[in-house]
Amino acid sequence: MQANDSIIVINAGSSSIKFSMYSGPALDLTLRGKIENLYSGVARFVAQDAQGAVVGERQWRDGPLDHQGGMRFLVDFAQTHLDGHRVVAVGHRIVHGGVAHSGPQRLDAALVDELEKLVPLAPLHLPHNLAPVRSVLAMAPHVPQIGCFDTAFHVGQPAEAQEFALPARITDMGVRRYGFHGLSYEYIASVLPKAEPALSKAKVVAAHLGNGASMCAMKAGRSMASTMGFTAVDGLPMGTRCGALDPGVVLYLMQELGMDVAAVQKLMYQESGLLGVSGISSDMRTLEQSDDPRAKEAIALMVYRIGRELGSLAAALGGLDALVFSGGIGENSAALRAAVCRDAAWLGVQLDTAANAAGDMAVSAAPGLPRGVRRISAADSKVAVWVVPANEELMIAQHALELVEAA
Ligand SMILES: Nc1ncnc2c1ncn2[C@@H]1O[C@H](COP(=O)(O)OP(=O)(O)O)[C@@H](O)[C@H]1O
Ligand SMILES: CC(=O)OP(=O)(O)O
Ligand SMILES: [Mg+2]
Repeated sequence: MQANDSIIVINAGSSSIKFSMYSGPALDLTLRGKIENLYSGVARFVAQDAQGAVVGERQWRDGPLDHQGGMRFLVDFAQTHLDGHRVVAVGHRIVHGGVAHSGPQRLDAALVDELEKLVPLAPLHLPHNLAPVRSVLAMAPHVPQIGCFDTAFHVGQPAEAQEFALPARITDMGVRRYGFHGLSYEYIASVLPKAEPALSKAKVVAAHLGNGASMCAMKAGRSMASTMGFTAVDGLPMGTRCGALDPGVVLYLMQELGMDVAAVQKLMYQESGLLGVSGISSDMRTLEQSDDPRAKEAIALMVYRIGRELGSLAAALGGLDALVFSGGIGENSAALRAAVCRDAAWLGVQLDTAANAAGDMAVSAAPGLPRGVRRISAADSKVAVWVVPANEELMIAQHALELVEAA
């Protein structure tokens, strides 16, 4: 990597597209941007340069924006900011890698075709992950593209954490628990021992609470269990996804209410979660600002389910040394963190109220730690509580660099 060699990272989530550019051998962040609120309300774009200065802003007030429109805008935007940079690789977050993809890989047309078969397992994400790969293959076929799989971090989980109690012939077809948000957990696992060295071998539960939300039990930085399973609809209630559901409900919806597969999928992925319970919004900020009792009910349900899963994941670990909050909600909502920690007092979790309430600017962690990484538990809390802002993009850039340099 020369000084102006750059890696572009694209992270297409369910409601947002994030992109970043990392330059030079130290992978300095030189440009980053995000379009959020896809499909609902007013989509917003903002981009910042290396110093955090805003270099682009836009809002879409005349109707919802989809991933395709968002990507088209981002390609145009990026092209005007590439001056002097040589793009040596494009790294992508690919939500599902199935059983066969347990590490980052160079993407070509054949691999994209193969991954396309996994779309039914991640219908809200995979089509949007793969579309930009195809576009870059067509526009700049010589530029290496690296796929980093959200499922890869969980591949080494104990067998019982991966298996459903289904007949072996079904399990053998790949119907098993995969777990997601793996790049986010891998990043947390890399940051936490630097933040608090005593936690390097610890039993940690990390909560990635964004529009998609999951929790992961880690021992010494390795995934032991996850709330997400075969698909990213399992586990916690999310922005628009219901999370874990008695499978009998699906049978009832189909048999008794006559819903077809497409209708059930839409219900579970797009009409449930915070949006479905509140009837107001999938956006935590909107719900926190609302006085409507249904908004409070939706937040309370999410808090309750996080608490239930925390107990379950602590059981999988045989104890709990640290709890980590990440993702748009986990990083920003002091109220949600306070409620979760209040309910987890029985596990030995005790919050430092002032540290929790202070924003990421107010609390500076040890030098050398990424911005926003902060400890928010009381000094004598049995369980350490940390906030680690998600940085899937840096993980992707690092993996892309490793592969490009190894080639
Ligand atoms: N200041 C804030 N307070 C509470 N929630 C917030 C705040 N900022 C962002 N969020 C919530 O974070 C969620 C989006 O998380 P994010 O990780 O950005 O999404 P994605 O999964 O699409 O990457 C939304 O519910 C949003 O309301
Ligand atoms: C896997 C998943 O749910 O991702 P996101 O949080 O980007 O929706
Ligand atoms: Mg996300």
